[in-house]
Amino acid sequence: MALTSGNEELAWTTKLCLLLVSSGVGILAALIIAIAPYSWASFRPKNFPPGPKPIPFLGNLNLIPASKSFSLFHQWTQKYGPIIGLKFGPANVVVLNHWKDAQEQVEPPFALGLILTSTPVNRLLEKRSAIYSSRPPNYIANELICKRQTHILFTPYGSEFKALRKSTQGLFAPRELAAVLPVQQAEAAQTAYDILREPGQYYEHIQRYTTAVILASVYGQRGETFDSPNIQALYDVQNRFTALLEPGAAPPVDGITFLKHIPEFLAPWKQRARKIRRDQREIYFRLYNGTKERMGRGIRVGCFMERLIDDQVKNNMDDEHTAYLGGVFMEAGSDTTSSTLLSFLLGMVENPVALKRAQEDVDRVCGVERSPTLDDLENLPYIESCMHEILRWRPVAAGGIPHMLTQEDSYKGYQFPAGTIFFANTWAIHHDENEYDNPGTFNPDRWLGGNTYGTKASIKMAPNEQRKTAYGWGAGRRICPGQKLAETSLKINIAKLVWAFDIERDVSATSPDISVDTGYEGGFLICPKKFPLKITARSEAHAAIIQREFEGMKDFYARLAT
Ligand code: HEM
Repeated sequence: MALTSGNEELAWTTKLCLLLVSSGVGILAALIIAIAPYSWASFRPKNFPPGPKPIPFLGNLNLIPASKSFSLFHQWTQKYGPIIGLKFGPANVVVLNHWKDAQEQVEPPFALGLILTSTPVNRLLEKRSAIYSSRPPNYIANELICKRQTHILFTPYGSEFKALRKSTQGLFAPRELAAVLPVQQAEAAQTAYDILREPGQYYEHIQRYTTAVILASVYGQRGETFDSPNIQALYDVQNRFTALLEPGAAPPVDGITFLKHIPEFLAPWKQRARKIRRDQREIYFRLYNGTKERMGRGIRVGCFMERLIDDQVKNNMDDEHTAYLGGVFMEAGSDTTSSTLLSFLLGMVENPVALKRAQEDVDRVCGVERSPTLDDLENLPYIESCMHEILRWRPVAAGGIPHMLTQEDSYKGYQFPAGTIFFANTWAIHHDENEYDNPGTFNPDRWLGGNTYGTKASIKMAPNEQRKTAYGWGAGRRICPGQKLAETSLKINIAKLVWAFDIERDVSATSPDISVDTGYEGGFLICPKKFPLKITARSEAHAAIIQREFEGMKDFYARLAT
């Protein structure tokens, strides 16, 4: 009995072991089957541009830092040249580090206006832009948070994108932008006054400015303080959204697609996405419905959203897409412009001679009786140089926003499979030592003396080369539609700030860290960390004028809804 029982026990244990082993083998086999395609796919395609050797499954992901990879790609150009081919898991990725390649490939070498002209060459290039203008899959943005392709920045090329882009283009036409100018001027007057009152809060006052301009122009609403509920709600949800999209915040679901099926209770990133969606829709619909309701009462203030609502049927836009488009303007127009202005303050601290020159520029035109206005901008060449230089020195979307190729293409003997993701590495383009003298230095003087591109004196530009002053606005059919609006905001604020203030290093505090590696927040966009700054009115007279100009705008502010 004992033996029998022992034998039975043995048999049972053996069966259990076999079961365990076989189910272990089963799980392993299932894993291998699930992983094998990714493992294969992580190898480089034929005739792909040079780059580091990929490892199975991850490709080159093991080498890519979670933040500011643009800096590493810039260093890699020494080893691999300007066009680098990488594997992000199974995805094929190409990083373009020279303006000529970026322009040739991602961006057709002609501005959008020229594309619309009808020479055969332009038609050809327009066709090429059509295959380089999609976006890579983004499960978290497109399927968990902004469902139904409502977020233009992430929407792949197709009918939704075209409807969104068409609606956008009408809003940024010159006549429409002219209507926003008084808002930009009035809000810049407040920003100077806010900084005069609370110099220690310069960071928040700049952030308020950019969101307030968008709130007023898109919804006809006032963003009076940084604590205004709409401004706070926007920054809160925007920060959580961009944080979740950072590499490493969630598993790489777009490369390893079976990870999408992890149930929400095991995936904190899915829970975060659901809450972001809830809060994002809450603020976007509150602002959208508020505008509709105001229009229903017969009140119109001439804002973008009124026009979007008027043209909804014509542009084939439902409520969800219209509400999101307004919200995306706030997202896209806030951090980008404020980060650039904050970098400008950092640049001024770094280069006091440039501040003196900028002050001479505005003093020559305005004297001490008044601060610069929009009408002065065309007579302020040094202010213009400061803007070009800041966009070059600290491009906010430093690594570029990815474009996806929708059909196979070839270039310079390289073969790019359909689905290849392209980054135009703005950082590398703007810090190319062959193109710029001391590219790491903030030096607006490089743009003077008719040097349209701020390049080395030895670089001669052929007339048909169509170079641009800055590559931080993106490219082709995805180029930033807000560029003109943003440039005006940059110039009017730069002009008012240097006219009103001395902007200096705060000697009682630690030196500001200008390094992009350590002094900047990374992620989707770069932004200077808050740094010690001494910003004081240049004289009593300047302070009084800033106050008087702010008071003079009160009727204008009162016309906006709170
Ligand atoms: C300094 C300020 C700004 C910078 C540096 C900037 C830069 C960019 C970049 C690099 C892109 C991606 C382009 C591409 O994929 O090729 C982009 C897209 C976009 N920007 Fe801006 N931007 C700024 C301000 C604004 C403003 C003020 C608005 C609107 C109010 C705006 C609206 C948009 C929109 C809607 C897109 C999505 C375009 C698309 O995917 O088709 N941006 N921007």
